[in-house]
Amino acid sequence: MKSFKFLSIRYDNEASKLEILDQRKLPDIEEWLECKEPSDMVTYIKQLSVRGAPLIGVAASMSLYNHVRCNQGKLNDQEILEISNQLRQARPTAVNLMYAIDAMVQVGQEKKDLTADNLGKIACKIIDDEVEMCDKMSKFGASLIQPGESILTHCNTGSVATVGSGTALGIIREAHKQGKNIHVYVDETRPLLQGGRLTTYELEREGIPYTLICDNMAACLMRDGKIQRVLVGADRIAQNGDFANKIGTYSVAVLAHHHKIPFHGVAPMSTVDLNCKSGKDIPIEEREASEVQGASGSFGKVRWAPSTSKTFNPSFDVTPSELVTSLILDTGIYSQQELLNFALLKFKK
Ligand SMILES: CSC[C@@H](O)[C@@H](O)C(=O)COP(=O)(O)O
Repeated sequence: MKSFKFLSIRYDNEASKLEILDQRKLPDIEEWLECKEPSDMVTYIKQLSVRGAPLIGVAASMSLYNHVRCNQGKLNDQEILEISNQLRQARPTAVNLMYAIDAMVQVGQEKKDLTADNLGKIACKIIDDEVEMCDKMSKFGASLIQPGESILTHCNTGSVATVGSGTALGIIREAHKQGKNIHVYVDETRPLLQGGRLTTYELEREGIPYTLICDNMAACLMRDGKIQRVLVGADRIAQNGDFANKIGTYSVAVLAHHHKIPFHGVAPMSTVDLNCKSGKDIPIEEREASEVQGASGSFGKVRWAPSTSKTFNPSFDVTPSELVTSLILDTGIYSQQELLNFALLKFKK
């Protein structure tokens, strides 16, 4: 394993030190949290210090590798599998987490090789693949963007959600790099404000022009012709092209459909779950009431609703494929029918 440093996660190979950037504190405070034990990573994933579908897969696999490496010869296979299960269960919706852990513990292979050396090689490959997939998605997606477009995005899908340039935000970054003179409308993304806190943070760093809006403002912007395209990420894509993404994505898809604006889901292949036939099979995480009763961030924690308020707080929703113009994956741009054909081919193998 080599040392590495991304915007969201870093590893010091000599010191066996794994750290993640605490995304709860962004944009004002850049604080790194050390992951000494896999149980730390489980906590960081649950509390969204580390978040974004591709990133939680990478973070979980690195914490498993580092733990085995630091305890060489002291852990048997059963213990390693138990730890991997705890990591696997940290969050239920983003399939990248399960995909990465399954790759680490070689699910489906009869004979397992759970040595630190081997786990390190697999973690490295997961990271390299994610970086490459971000680049490929960005290039495919940017080819669709017309000069001067204003693009709406929801949640955060950039470098803090991946170990590369991002998914939907990667396309935006690439289109900006290509001089397409784009403008980005950023949904603040209640309740945890990933758009307002994180996407703005990344766009500021990159010098990409943007306007922050509240989630209930997209409709009038669309009606007034101010948005030409919607790009969002995905946490799990089913065989039929339905996909789960941050709560609120479905509303944006309905609005885009009504206003005849192209709407694209963007994700690496590690987000495609061919075991899910449709969106109905995707498990949706529900989170605690306090997130809806108030807000928290680098400004601290505030509550405006009574602490006894009953709330509904699903972290994700499912956008049905009929509302999706195309899915932009690292292997290309797919219509619903093309994705179905692709799924069938994979199943036949
Ligand atoms: C490249 S990130 C794609 C998705 O993971 C992203 O859109 C999203 O919904 C993140 O949700 P979060 O709850 O912040 O992890």
